[in-house]
Amino acid sequence: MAYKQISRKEALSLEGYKHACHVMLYGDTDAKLFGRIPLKHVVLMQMRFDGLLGFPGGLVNPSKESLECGLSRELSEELGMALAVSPENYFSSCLSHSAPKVVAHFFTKKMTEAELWEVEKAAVSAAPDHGHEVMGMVRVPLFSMKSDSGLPSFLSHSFISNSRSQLLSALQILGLVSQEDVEAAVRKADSIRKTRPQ
Ligand SMILES: O=c1[nH]cnc2c1ncn2[C@@H]1O[C@H](COP(=O)(O)OP(=O)(O)O)[C@@H](O)[C@H]1O
Repeated sequence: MAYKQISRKEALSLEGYKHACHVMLYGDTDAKLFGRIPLKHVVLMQMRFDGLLGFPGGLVNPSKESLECGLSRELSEELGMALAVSPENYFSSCLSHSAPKVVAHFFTKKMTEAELWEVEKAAVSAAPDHGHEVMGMVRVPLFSMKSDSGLPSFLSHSFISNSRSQLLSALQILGLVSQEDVEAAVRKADSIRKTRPQ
C-alpha cells in the first residue's frame, strides 16, 4: 500500500477530501521488563472496535475547526479526558490510496510517564468510547528479543490505514528506536506474517 506525504498547507487546500487526525502519545520511562530489560520509552496505540491497531483520533472538519481542536475533541471521546494538541505537535500529512479522498494528519505529543498513566486510566474508566469504538489502549513494545517477540511481533499484527507507517516514521524521527532496529523489526515482522498459519 502506498501513501504519499504532502505538506499541511497542500493537504488543507485539497477539495472534496475528508481529514483524519490521529496522535501518538509517548514519553520516557525508567521501567525495566522482568527487572532487567530497559523499556526506555512508552508509546501508546489502541485496539480499535474492528480488531485493528491504530492511534487515537478521528475525522475532523477543517472548515469549522482547526486540526488541533478537532483532534482534541476526538481525544476526549476516546481517552475520556481533555488533552490539548498544538501546532507544535504536528508531524505529517499523508494521502491514503487505500481510503480514497482521506488525508491522514498525524501528531505526536510527548508527556511524562505519570501523565501517560493518567491517560491510560481515564481511557478505561471515563472514555465514552471505551468498550465500543475503542477496546483499549496498548503500549507498543519497543524492544526486540531473539525469539522475535517485542516490536517484530507487534508489527506483524494488522493496522488501520497508514498507522503502521506513521508509527515507524515517528519511532525513527523522534529517536525512540534506531533506524537499524526499526528496519530489522520490520523484516522479522514480514517473515512472521509469511510463516503464520492461515
Ligand atoms: O491511526 C490511524 N492512522 C491513520 N489513519 C487512521 C487511523 N485510524 C483511523 N484512520 C483512518 O481515519 C479515518 C477516520 O477513522 P476513525 O475511525 O479514526 O474516525 P471516526 O471515529 O471519526 O470515524 C478512516 O479513513 C480510517 O481509515
